[in-house]
Amino acid sequence: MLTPIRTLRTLGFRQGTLSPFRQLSSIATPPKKIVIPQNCISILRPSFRTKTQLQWIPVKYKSSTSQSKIGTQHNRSTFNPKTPNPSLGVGLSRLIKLVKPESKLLVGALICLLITSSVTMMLPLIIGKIVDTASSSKSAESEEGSEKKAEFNKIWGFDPVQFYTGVTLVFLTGAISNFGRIYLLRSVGERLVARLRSRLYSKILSQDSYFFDVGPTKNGMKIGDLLSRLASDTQIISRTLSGNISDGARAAISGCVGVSMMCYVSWKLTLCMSMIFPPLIVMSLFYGRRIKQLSRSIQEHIGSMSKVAEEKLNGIKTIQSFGQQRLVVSEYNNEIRNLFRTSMYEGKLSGIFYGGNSFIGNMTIVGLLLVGTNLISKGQLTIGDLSSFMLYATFTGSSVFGLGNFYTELMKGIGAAERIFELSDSENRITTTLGKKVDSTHGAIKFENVDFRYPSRPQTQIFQDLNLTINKGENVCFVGPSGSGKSTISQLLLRFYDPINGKVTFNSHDIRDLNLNFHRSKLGYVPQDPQLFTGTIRDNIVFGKSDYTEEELQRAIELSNSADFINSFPQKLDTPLGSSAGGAQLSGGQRQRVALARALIRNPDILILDEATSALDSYSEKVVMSNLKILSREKECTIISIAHRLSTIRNSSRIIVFNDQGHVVEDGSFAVLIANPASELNKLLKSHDLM
Ligand SMILES: Nc1ncnc2c1ncn2[C@@H]1O[C@H](COP(=O)(O)OP(=O)(O)OP(=O)(O)O)[C@@H](O)[C@H]1O
Repeated sequence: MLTPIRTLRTLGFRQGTLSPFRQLSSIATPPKKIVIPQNCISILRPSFRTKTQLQWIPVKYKSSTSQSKIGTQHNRSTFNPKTPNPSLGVGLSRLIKLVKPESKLLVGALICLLITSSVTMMLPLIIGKIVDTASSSKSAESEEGSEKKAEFNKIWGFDPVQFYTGVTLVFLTGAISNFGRIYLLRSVGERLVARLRSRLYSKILSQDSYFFDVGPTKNGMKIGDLLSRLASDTQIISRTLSGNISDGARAAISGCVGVSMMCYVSWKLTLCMSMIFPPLIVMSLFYGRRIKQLSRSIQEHIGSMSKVAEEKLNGIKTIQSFGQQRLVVSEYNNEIRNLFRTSMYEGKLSGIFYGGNSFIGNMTIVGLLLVGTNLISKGQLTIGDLSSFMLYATFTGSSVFGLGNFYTELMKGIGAAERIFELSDSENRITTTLGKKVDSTHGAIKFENVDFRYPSRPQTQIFQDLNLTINKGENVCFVGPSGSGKSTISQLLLRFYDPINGKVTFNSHDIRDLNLNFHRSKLGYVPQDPQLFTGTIRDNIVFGKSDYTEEELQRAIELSNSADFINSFPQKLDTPLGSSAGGAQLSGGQRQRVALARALIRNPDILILDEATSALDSYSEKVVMSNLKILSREKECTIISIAHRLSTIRNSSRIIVFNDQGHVVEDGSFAVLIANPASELNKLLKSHDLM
C-alpha cells in the first residue's frame, strides 16, 4: 500500500481512519539544523566514518547563486536530519515517552514482578534454614529427648507442616504473579507496537514528495526501508520497552535484595564478591555503546535489503524478460553480505562479552567457596549460611549480568528508535490537512511567474517565469517533446511540489492557502501509469468515494467506456484484481479505463489526464473523448490533458505547445494551429511522426 502513495493522496484518501501521529510528533525535540554554506546544496548523505558510525554531511556542488538558493530552500525547510548519536539521555527520555500511554499496565506488571522476585529471593534463605534445621535436629536426636527434638524440628518457629504449607502458598502467589507479569508485559508490547505502526504508517502517508525524493537519505526515502522500519524497528522498540524493562527491573530488584541478603548472611564474603562489580560495569558500558551503533547499523542493512527486494520484486517481469535473475540475486546477496558481516561482528562482540562474564562469574564462585569453607573451619559461618550465600551470590551475579544485558538491549532499542524518530521528526513542507476549505476554487487556473526545479535535481530548470491561464470549463491539451515538463504541470496542479518562485492559483486562491485534501477531492487525476489495488473492480472504482450511489458508479463506468469489458468477465464488477505491481490482471487499456472511472465517479471540477488514454484503441479513445466533451459541457468541468497522440490532441479545444526548455511556444485552438503548416504543433507532430 506504500507504492501507489500518490494515488492515495490524489484521491484525497482521508487519513482520518488513521489517528494522527500525535504522540511521536509531540515528543519531537527541536531538530538540530545543519548550517548550509551559500554555495552548497544541502543534499545529505550518510558517511561511514568508522565501520558502523553514520554521519550526515552536506555534499558540496559547484552551483550558481540561484542553485544554492534552491538547494537550501528545498532541503532546509523539509528535513532536519538528526545527528545519529544524540545524547543518551535525550534518546532514552524519548524512548520512555513512547510507553507512557501504557504506564498503568506497566506499573501492574512491575508490581507482579516485585512479588515474583521477592518470592524467588526468599528461596535461598528458606533452603539455608532447612539445611541448618536438618543438621541441628540430627545432632539433637543423639543428645536430647523427643520433646527437645520436636523443638529442634521447628523452622523459623513453625511446625514443619505449617512451614511447608506456608512455603507452598508463597510459591503459588509467586506463580500467579509471574503469570500476571508475563501477560501484562505482552499486552504492553503488543499495544505499543500496534500504536507505533499505525502512527508511523499514517505519518508516512502524510509525507510530501520532498520526503520521497530527497530525504532523509541521500536518495530519498525508499519504500523497502520504510517497510523495514514499520515491521522491524517498531518490534525492537516494543521488545525494549516491555520485556527488557521488566528484565532490567527484575535484575535491579534481585541485585539489591541479593546484596542486602548477602551482607546479612556474611559481610566478609560480600566484600570479596563486590570486587567483580567494577570490571563488569566497565565491560557492560563499553559493550552497550558499541551495541547501540551496531544495532542501528544492522537495522540500516535490513532496510537496504528490504529496499532492494521490494524494488526488484515490483519489476519481476522486467527482470525475467531480460533474464537478469542472477544479477539481481547477486545485488541482493551483497546486501545480505553486508548484514551478515555486521551481525557477525555483533556476534563476536557478544561472544567476548558473555564469555568474559561467565569466566569472571565461575572464578568468583570458586573463590567464594574457598573463602567460605575457610570461614566455616574458623566457626565464623555455618554450612546453611554458606549454602544461602552461594545461592544469593548466583542470583546477584546473574542480576548484574542481567543489568548488563538490559543496558545493551536498551541501547539496541535507542538505535531502532532513532530511525523511527528520524521519520517522526521530518517536517512536511506540504501539509494536506491545514489551510482553508474553499468551495469556490472552480474557476480560472493560473500559473503566475512560476519557476520550478525538482528538489532531487536542483540544477535542472523545468520552468522559468511560466505564465499560463486555463479558463473554467476549458478542454486544454498540453503537447511538447518528451521531458518538456508537461507532467510537471499536473504535479504542480495537485501540489505535489511548490514552485520555487511564483504561484499557482485556482479561481484566484493561491494553492498554498488551500486545504490540500479538500482541494484534491475536487480534482480527478489519471496518471500515465495508473495504480490499481488488490480488490475487486468495484473496490478500485469507488476507492476514495465511500458514499457513492449505484447510479454514480454506472455513470462513471459508462463515461470511461468500461461497461463492455467489465460485463465480459463472469464476476463483472466483483472480478478480483491484483495490485498493479504484482500484475493487475487487466490489459493496459482496461487498467486506464478503471482509473478513469475512479476519477470520474468523484464528479470532479477539474479533470487532469496525463496520457490517460494512451493505451486505448482508437475506437475506445474516441468514445471516451466524446463522453468527456459532454461532461465538460454539462458540468463546466475543466479538462486538462497531456498527450502525444494526434487522436487525443484533436479532441481538445485549446492546445498549448511546450518546447524542450519548458517554455510555452504556442497557444491556440486545434483547428487554427493544425491549419497552419508553420505552426509549432505541426512541426512537433511531423518531427515526432505523429500525424
Ligand atoms: N521526481 C522528479 N525528480 C527529478 N526530476 C524529475 C522528476 N520528475 C520528472 N523529472 C524531470 O523533469 C523533466 C520534465 O519531466 P515531465 O515528466 O514533466 O516531462 P513530460 O513532458 O511529461 O515528458 P513525457 O512526455 O515523456 O511524459 C524531465 O527532464 C524529467 O527527467
